[in-house]
Formats: sequence, structure tokens, C-alpha cells
Amino acid sequence: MVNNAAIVNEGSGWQRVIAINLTAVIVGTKLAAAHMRKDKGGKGGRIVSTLSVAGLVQSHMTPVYCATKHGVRAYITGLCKDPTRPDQGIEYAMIAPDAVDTPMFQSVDSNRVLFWDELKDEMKRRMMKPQAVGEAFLQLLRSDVINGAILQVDIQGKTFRHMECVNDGVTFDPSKAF
Ligand SMILES: NC(=O)C1=CN([C@@H]2O[C@H](COP(=O)(O)OP(=O)(O)OC[C@H]3O[C@@H](n4cnc5c(N)ncnc54)[C@H](O)[C@@H]3O)[C@@H](O)[C@H]2O)C=CC1
Ligand SMILES: CC/C=C\C[C@H](O)/C=C/C=C\C=C\C=C\C(=O)[C@@H](O)C/C=C\CCC(=O)O
Repeated sequence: MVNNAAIVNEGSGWQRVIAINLTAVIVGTKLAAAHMRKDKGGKGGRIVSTLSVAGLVQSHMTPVYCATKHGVRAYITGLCKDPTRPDQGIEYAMIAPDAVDTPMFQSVDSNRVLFWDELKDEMKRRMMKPQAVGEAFLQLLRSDVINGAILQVDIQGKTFRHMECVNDGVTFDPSKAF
């Protein structure tokens, strides 16, 4: 299961950002986990949530959006550490891209993102094609173990934030996760 839907809007619709980016992730994750958990008759599985670099740093450009992505990181990290998780057979991981050329990015303006006029050139310089995130996502899923992983993706490449980089640089070492 993938938690991917999100919006960005630091303007008058900011409460909806919290509802979609954070509350809905918690609701969806609870529903999925209840269905998936092996100790309750499910088959187990993986739940991957899309963060953003905004879930790793604090930005004056998108403070509400950042709060939701930090909230997702805290919530999912808590589930990663649940001592009953191995019996549930569910792994939790996150992917944290920098700017990506999607409708979200293309629709950004100074009503939705603060200081946009000053920062847009820098964000556009860092912008990746969506394929880069798709490839990183598949690389994450190819790891034998992903619980606790946060895979940061930017124009420099891919970096695991909560794991040791080994082999091809993107293989998760769960013993180094926390
Ligand atoms: N585009 C970017 O620069 C970056 C995006 N992200 C994250 O990547 C993920 C995907 O975003 P993008 O593809 O860029 O945006 P997008 O705007 O192209 O796609 C977002 C999707 O979420 C769906 N969605 C929005 N509100 C919804 C709702 N209430 N119910 C159901 N679906 C809803 C939209 O229909 C759309 O298909 C998001 O979590 C976003 O925060 C992370 C880093 C950078
Ligand atoms: C503007 C596009 C709208 C939404 C998409 C995107 O998810 C939003 C990003 C919002 C904030 C970006 C934050 C920017 C971060 C930085 O300023 C960089 O200097 C640091 C980036 C990564 C560093 C990670 C780290 O080493 O801690």
C-alpha cells in the first residue's frame, strides 16, 4: 500500500493540507494495516509513504506542508518501532524526494508557496523528472528488508537517511535504522 496523495497550499486552504497530507495518511495506514496484519489473518506486506525533503528539513517556504510531512515521518517511524510489528508481518518505509516535475510543482504559485518568487529558480534548478522517483521507489522495494527506511531522492542521487549505505549505495541495513 502506498500513501502518495498530497497537496501544497500555505494560503487560506491550509487546513485541508493537514487533512489530506497527514490525517488521511493515518486513516489509510490504519485501514491497510488492519487488513494486512498476519496475526489477524492477513498476508502481511509493505506500506510506503511519500514524504518530501520537506519532511526532513524545516522550510520557511512551506511551513504547513513541512509540518504534515514531519508528522507522517513521526507517525510511520512510530509504527516501524512497534514491538508487535514483526508478528504483524508489515514493513513501513518512506521516500523523500526533492522537487519533482509534476502537476503539484507546475501549479505552485506565490499564493500556495511562501517566498515563491525568490525561491522558484533554485527549486526549478533542483527539479527531477518523475521517473527518477519511480526508479528509486522500485529500488527501495527490491531490498529484502525495508522497515524503517527513508530513501531521500534528489539531483545528487539516492541516499538512505536511516540506514547504512552498502553495496550499490541504496541497500537498507536494518541494524542501522534507529
Ligand atoms: N512534486 C514535488 O515537487 C514533490 C512531491 N512530493 C510528494 O509526492 C507525492 C505525489 O505528489 P505529486 O505527484 O508531485 O503531486 P500531484 O499533484 O501531481 O499528484 C497528487 C495526487 O494526489 C491526489 N489527491 C490530492 N488530494 C486528494 C484527495 N483528497 N483524495 C484523493 N487523492 C487526492 C491528486 O488527485 C493527484 O493524483 C505527494 O505526497 C507529494 O507531497 C514530494 C516531494 C516533491
Ligand atoms: C515547492 C514545491 C512544492 C511542493 C513539493 C515539495 O515537496 C516541497 C518542498 C518544500 C520544501 C523544500 C525544502 C527545501 C530544503 C532545502 O532548503 C535544502 O537546502 C535542503 C534539502 C535537503 C537537505 C536534507 C538534509 O541534509 O537535511
